[in-house]
Amino acid sequence: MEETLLVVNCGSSSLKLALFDGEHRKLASALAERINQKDAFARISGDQETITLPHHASHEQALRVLVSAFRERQLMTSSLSAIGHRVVHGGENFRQSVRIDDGVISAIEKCSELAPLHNPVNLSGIHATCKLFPHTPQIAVFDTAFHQTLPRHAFMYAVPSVWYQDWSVRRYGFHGISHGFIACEAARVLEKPLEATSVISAHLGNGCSITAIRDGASADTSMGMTPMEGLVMGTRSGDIDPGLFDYLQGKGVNAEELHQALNRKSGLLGLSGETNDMRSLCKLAESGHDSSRIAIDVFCFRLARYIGAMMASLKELDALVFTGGIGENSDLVRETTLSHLSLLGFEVSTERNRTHGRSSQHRINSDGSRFPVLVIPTNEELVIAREASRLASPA
Ligand SMILES: Nc1ncnc2c1ncn2[C@@H]1O[C@H](COP(=O)(O)OP(=O)(O)O)[C@@H](O)[C@H]1O
Ligand SMILES: CC(=O)OP(=O)(O)O
Ligand SMILES: [Mg+2]
Repeated sequence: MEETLLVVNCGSSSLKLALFDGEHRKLASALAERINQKDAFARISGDQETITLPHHASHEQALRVLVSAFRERQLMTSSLSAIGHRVVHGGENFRQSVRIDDGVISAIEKCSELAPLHNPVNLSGIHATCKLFPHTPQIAVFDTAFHQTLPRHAFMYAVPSVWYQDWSVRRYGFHGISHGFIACEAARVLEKPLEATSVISAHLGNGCSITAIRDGASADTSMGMTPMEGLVMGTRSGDIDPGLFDYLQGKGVNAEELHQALNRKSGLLGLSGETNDMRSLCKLAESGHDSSRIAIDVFCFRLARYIGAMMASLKELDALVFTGGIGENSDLVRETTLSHLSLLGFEVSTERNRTHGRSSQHRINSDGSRFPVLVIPTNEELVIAREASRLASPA
């Protein structure tokens, strides 16, 4: 039977759409970037033409434009058998992917306050496709699900325990679709069974997180109750001293202003004063722009500290893996990060690090490195397509 699957991945600054056939081969994909910014644009892969989106285009507007573009180009000819959505926060409700119904939508809405940059845009993707394709099964695949194996000592915060009992205050972890995929890919590259594979996976996109994967399962991760904790990100601060809240309140900054500043005006954007886009920052730093250099340095140092911290959850380490838009593309970030880790025995090969993208070579460590360091492209869309297909088919 002919099967076409649509995958919708609404990220904080991007919308990725992909079409797959029944064998999970990608038929087409499209990417809209700079969503909600004045210069939003989109591209269909393999097509030179840039599709201009309305100023400050929302995820829903971008989705409508791209679905029409797929149709005009005859890329979407058969009807869809399922639509899979990436949903960032599933709280403790969702340990696995589910078929979307009204109950699932309201459970995702309830988690919105914990992931304000993500769940609302994930929901607008769901609402948009429900309107466009009302008879097609819709599946939610959660970023939190892979981290359900976190041990208690990794997911509990050292706060009054009643906060956990009454309000579910705990670390959930995110980017699980990507970290889970990286665990499988690393096992394949290293030629080991997944259950015997232990890696540190650094997912560096607009949001960034790192996970210790022990014997194929998540054992520790840098993001917490919300996707704000941990690494420096595009516009998010990552870890800060909670003492800052009181101090800034004393300066007249209210809770909403603080929330906006830490979510949307911090990270690479806050430090550089220019942009949250690592590609642009690298160019600015190269041209001598000092605060862009500082932003890159803080980003890499925090990441290096976390790589060290993740070692505490592992008995052995088969590889450190870089992935996500920055991890896959920025040799500068990888090299600067690894330069802090020589005491742990990590050593980069400058040549392999610069050229890996031009070959199918994943390895970027030098021959003398104590641990392998790999660059592996993530593929959240493929994971979502597999899940959508599995859940849409009758058992
Ligand atoms: N060649 C490159 N060099 C440095 N950074 C890059 C490069 N290509 C992409 N990036 C960065 O990757 C980030 C986006 O990653 P991505 O995984 O696509 O984001 P999202 O979290 O929105 O899905 C941006 O900061 C972008 O600048
Ligand atoms: C969870 C998260 O930060 O996602 P993204 O990288 O899409 O912003
Ligand atoms: Mg992403």
